Amino acid sequence: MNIASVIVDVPARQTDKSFDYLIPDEYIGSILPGMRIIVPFGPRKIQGFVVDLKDESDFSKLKEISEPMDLYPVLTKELLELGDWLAEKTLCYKISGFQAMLPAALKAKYEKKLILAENVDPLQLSLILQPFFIDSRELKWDEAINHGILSEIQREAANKLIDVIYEVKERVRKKKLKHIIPELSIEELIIEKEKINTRAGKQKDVIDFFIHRHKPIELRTLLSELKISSQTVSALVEKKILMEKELEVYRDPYQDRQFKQTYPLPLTEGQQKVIHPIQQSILMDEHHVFLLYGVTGSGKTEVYLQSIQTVLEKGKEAIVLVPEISLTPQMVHRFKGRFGDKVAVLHSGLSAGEKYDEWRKIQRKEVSVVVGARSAVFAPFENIGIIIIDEEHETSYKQEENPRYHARDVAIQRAEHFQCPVVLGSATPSLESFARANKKVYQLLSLPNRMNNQSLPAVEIIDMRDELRSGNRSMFSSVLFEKIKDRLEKKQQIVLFLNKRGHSSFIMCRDCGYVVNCPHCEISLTYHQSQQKMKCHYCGHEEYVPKQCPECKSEHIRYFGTGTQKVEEELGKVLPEARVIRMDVDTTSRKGSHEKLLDAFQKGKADILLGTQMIAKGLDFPNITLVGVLTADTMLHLPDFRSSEKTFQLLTQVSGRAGRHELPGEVIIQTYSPEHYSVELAGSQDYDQFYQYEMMVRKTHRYPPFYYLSLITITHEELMKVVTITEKITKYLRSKLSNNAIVLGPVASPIPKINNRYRYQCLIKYKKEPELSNALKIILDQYQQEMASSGLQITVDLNPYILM
Ligand SMILES: Nc1ncnc2c1ncn2[C@@H]1O[C@H](COP(=O)(O)OP(=O)(O)OP(=O)(O)O)[C@@H](O)[C@H]1O
Ligand SMILES: [Zn+2]
Ligand SMILES: [Zn+2]
Repeated sequence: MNIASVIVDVPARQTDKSFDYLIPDEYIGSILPGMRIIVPFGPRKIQGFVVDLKDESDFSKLKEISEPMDLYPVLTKELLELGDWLAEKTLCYKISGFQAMLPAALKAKYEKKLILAENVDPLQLSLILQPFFIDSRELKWDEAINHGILSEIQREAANKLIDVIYEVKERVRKKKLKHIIPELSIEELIIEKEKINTRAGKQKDVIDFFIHRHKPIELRTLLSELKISSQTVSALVEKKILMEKELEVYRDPYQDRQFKQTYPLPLTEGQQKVIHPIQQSILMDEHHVFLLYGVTGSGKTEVYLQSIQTVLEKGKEAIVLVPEISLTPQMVHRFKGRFGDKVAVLHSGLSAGEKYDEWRKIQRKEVSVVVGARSAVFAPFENIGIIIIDEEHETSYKQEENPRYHARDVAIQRAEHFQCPVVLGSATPSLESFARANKKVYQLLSLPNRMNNQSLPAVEIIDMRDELRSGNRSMFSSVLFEKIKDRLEKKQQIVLFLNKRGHSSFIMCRDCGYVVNCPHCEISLTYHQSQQKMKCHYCGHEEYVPKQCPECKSEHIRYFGTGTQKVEEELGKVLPEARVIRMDVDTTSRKGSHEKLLDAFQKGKADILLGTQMIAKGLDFPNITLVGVLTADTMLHLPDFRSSEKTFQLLTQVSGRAGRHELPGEVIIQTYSPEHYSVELAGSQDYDQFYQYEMMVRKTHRYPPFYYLSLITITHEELMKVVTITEKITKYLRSKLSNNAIVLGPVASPIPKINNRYRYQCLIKYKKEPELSNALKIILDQYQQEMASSGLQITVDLNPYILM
C-alpha cells in the first residue's frame, strides 16, 4: 500500500476528485486514511486528506507526499464516507464536506508540537526517542520530521506516552482586554458580507467569522486566528459592522465549576411509555427514527437523560444536539449534572482552542456524551448508540453555507450506519417530521401532558386594533398592563417577549391588521422603498402600495416594527417601580452575560424579563406566572412559506415558559391578526389542528412536505448578465425535468440587489426528479469558468430555509 488517494484543499469542480500520490518509504505504514497531509500541487504545496490507500494507480508518474500533518486520522472511515454522502446530497465539494466536520483549530495553521503525556517519564520512551525528550517535555513537529522519527513517535503515541498538540496562542490573563463585537445581526452580516468588494477578501473572512460565532472575541485572538492585520478590523469598525470594546476575559465557562450530581427520577407512566421503544431500539441495535412529540414541560429532557444512560451502560456513545440559542447554562447543567466528566460541550461561545480541546476529548474517547449545536453532529465517535435532536423544528439545524446540510439528515445517515436510534424531540414538531411520523416513516411517541398533569397556561389573545380604536396608543394593551401590575404586587415574575425577527419590510394596516398578500403565492408582498412598490419574491407579481387600506379604507397603512430598547423605555415611564432585565443581542454580547442575567432573574433580582427569541426556549423558572407577547405578528408576514409555522412554534414555546411548577401560568398574546390561524391555534395550544390546517395550505400551494424545494441564486454586478444567465438556467432545467416539476423564475430575489450586485433566483418545486442533481451539476460545471473569472456567483440549495 504505497499509494494514497488524496482530496486536495482546492475547492473547485476540476479538483473535486481524488489524486494519487506516492507514499515515501519512510512514511509507509504511518500514513493512514483520514489523515491530513501536505502534497505538492502544481507549483504549490497544499493540504489534503488521505481517503484511501492502494497498490496501483492508473497514472504512471506520481508525485510524492511531502509530509503528514497528523499522528492519528482526524476523520474516521465512517466520516470519510459521510463526506462523500454530503457532497452528493448537498452538491458541495468533498473538501468542504471534510472541513465542515473538523474544529476550526484543525483548519487554521497552528504551531504543532509533540509533548510527553502527563506523568510520563522520558525514560519510558523507546531508546531512539529518549534523547529528544530528556531536556524538554516537548518537541517541535518539524524537528521530528527532520529527524525521521515519525513512525517511532506514532508507536509511542499509540501507547499513550506522547501526544500531539496544536498550540493556539495563549490568552493573557489580564482583567480587561480589547474585544471586537459584531454590531449587526447574523442576517445583516450576511448582507454586509456580500457588499464587500471581492478584493477585500480579508474583510469577508472577518464577517464570515462573526456569522459563525456571533459573540465578542478578543482582538488579538481574532487577528491571529484569521491571520489579518488590525487595519482590516478597523475598516469594519469604521463601517459600523463591528465595534471595539474593553472587556473582561473569561476562560472556559465550565472550568472549575462543580455540577451537582443528579440521579434518574422515577419516570411517570407517560415517560415510561415513550422511553420503552427507545431503549428497546438501543438494546437491539436497531435503527429507528423516533419523533418525541411532548408539550412544553412534559419531561422530554428526563427521557433523553435516561435513554443516554442505557446507551452508556452498553458502552456506547451519545450525541445530543440543541439549538445554539437554547444551549443555555441550564441545559448544560442538566447533562453535566447527570453524567459529569463524561460530557463534552461544543458551542460557539468557546474559542477555537477550547473547542479543539473538547473535540480532542471526543476523539480520544475520554468522553462518551457530546452536547452541542449543529456541527456537533459530526462528533468523531466510533460507537454511537443514540443521536438526540432537541427542538428538532429549529431552522438553525440547517447550515446556510457550503455544505448546506441539515443536521437531521446527517444524524439519520450516521445512525443508520451505527444501527442506533435517532430521537427528534419537540413540543411543536416541524411539519416535515410530523408528516413523516404520520406516514410511519418515523415512529411517533407522545407526551401529551405536563409533569404532574399541571395544566398548560391559559392563553388570552388581545386584538390590538381594538386597543387603538379605544384610544390606547401604547404598546401594552390594558389587559396586559393590569396583569403586569397585579404580578408586581404579588411579587411573581413576568416574561415579556418581543418578536424581533422579521423586519419592517411588510405593510400592514394599523386599524384592521390587513396585510397585502400575493394573489398567487399566499405570502406577504415585500415593500421596496425605492420604487414605492410591493413585490412577490416567489413569482414576481408586483403592485403599488395602497394609499388606503383596501379592507377598511383607513389611511394608517404602513410599515411595522419596534425594538426591545423602546419597550424598556416605555416600561420605565408607565411602571417605574418594576425592575427589568433586558435580554437581547446588545445585552448578551459579552461572554457569560447571558448566564449572569438569567441567574439574576432566577434569584428574584428583577420582576420582568424582557427579551427576544433568546428567551423563548428552555427556561424553567418556578416563579414565572405571566408571559406577555407584545407583537405576535412580526414574523407572520415574512416572504417565507414557513412563516405561519414559525409563528405558531414560537408562540407555543414562549407560552410554555409560564406556570411550569406549582403556580399556574397565564399568557397574553397581543396581535393585529387575531383571526390568523397560527395565532388563534397557538392561543388554544392546539398543535394537531394547526398541523391539519397548515398541511392543507402547503398542499394547495405545493410546498414541503408535499413538494421538495431547490433554490438557485445567481448574482453579478450586471443586471443583464444575471437575468440572461438565470433565464438560461431556468430554461435548461425546464427542458431537463419532468412535466411534474414546477420551475419558477427567473425572478428577482427577495433582496434584489446588494451593493450593486443584482440577485435573481429560480425556485424548483418537485416530487421526484432523479435528473435534477445531475442537471444542477452540469449547470455549475458550465459556469465554473465565469464564476472564477468574472465574479459571477451561483449558489444551489437543495433544501432552502432562507429564501432571501
Ligand atoms: N419523572 C419526573 N419526576 C419528577 N419531575 C420530573 C420528572 N421528569 C421531569 N421532571 C421535571 O419536570 C420539569 C419539566 O421537565 P423538562 O424540562 O424535562 O420538560 P421538557 O419537555 O424538556 O420541557 P420544554 O420542552 O418546555 O423545555 C423539570 O423541572 C423536570 O426536572
Ligand atoms: Zn384596514
Ligand atoms: Zn407570487
